[in-house]
Amino acid sequence: MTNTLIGIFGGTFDPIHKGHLACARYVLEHCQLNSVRLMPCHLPPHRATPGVSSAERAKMVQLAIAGEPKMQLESLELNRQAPSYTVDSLLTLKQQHPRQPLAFIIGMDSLQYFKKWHRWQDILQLAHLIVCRRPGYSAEQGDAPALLKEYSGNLQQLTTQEAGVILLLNNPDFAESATFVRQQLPLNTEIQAMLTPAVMQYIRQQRLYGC
Ligand SMILES: Nc1ncnc2c1ncn2[C@@H]1O[C@H](COP(=O)(O)OP(=O)(O)OP(=O)(O)O)[C@@H](O)[C@H]1O
Ligand SMILES: O=C(O)c1ccc[n+]([C@@H]2O[C@H](COP(=O)([O-])O)[C@@H](O)[C@H]2O)c1
Repeated sequence: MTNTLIGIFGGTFDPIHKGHLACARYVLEHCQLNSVRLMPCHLPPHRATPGVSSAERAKMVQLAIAGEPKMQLESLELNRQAPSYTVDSLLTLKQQHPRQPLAFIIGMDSLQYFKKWHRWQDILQLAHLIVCRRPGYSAEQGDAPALLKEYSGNLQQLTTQEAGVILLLNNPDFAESATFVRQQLPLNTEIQAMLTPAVMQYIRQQRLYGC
């Protein structure tokens, strides 16, 4: 297989923060991708529906990546009125790009419970996983050790194999967390530094997160 890998970074992005952007940049640089598509979910499968609509979360993604030529908004989940199962999105993307391998980008917290995801084995039939390390989440906990033992691979395999490889990156710590941003933003102005100025301006304009 010689076709270019398509990188997809799914998230609730409630809101998108600099940790997300740092992960996407790191993946772009270290996995030699041409682009990463940031895909906000409409109805996150494993958590309560966010108070901020998917349209607003997608708008924040758009604002955050405006100066990032290799990042694009992938809007396919936004209008699907069902839980945003990753397997469904990957099936759609595979139909659109049958000859290109797909790589779904997640953080270590997501890998730790990946075996609870809807049809997780099918996800690994459709795509590779690129996993960013995250402070506070070790590769020794939850589902991560078993998954890495079975599926771990190297960068080259992401393009020589069609799917089913988990690549664990050695990225530095990116401390940002959306939960922390949501909780602290109305209380502590220093938290604004975790967001891009354009996202912060939008949050103020729309009076999101108690701002
Ligand atoms: N700082 C980070 N380092 C590594 N991975 C991250 C980081 N922040 C988010 N991710 C990953 O990005 C993806 C989307 O994250 P999400 O939108 O849920 O943000 P979050 O900061 O984890 O939000 P929340 O605190 O609401 O769970 C997930 O796979 C998550 O693991
Ligand atoms: O498909 C699933 O069962 C599933 C379960 C949990 C998370 N996901 C996806 O993983 C991405 C990160 O999720 P989250 O909740 O950390 O923002 C996002 O694209 C979710 O739709 C997907």
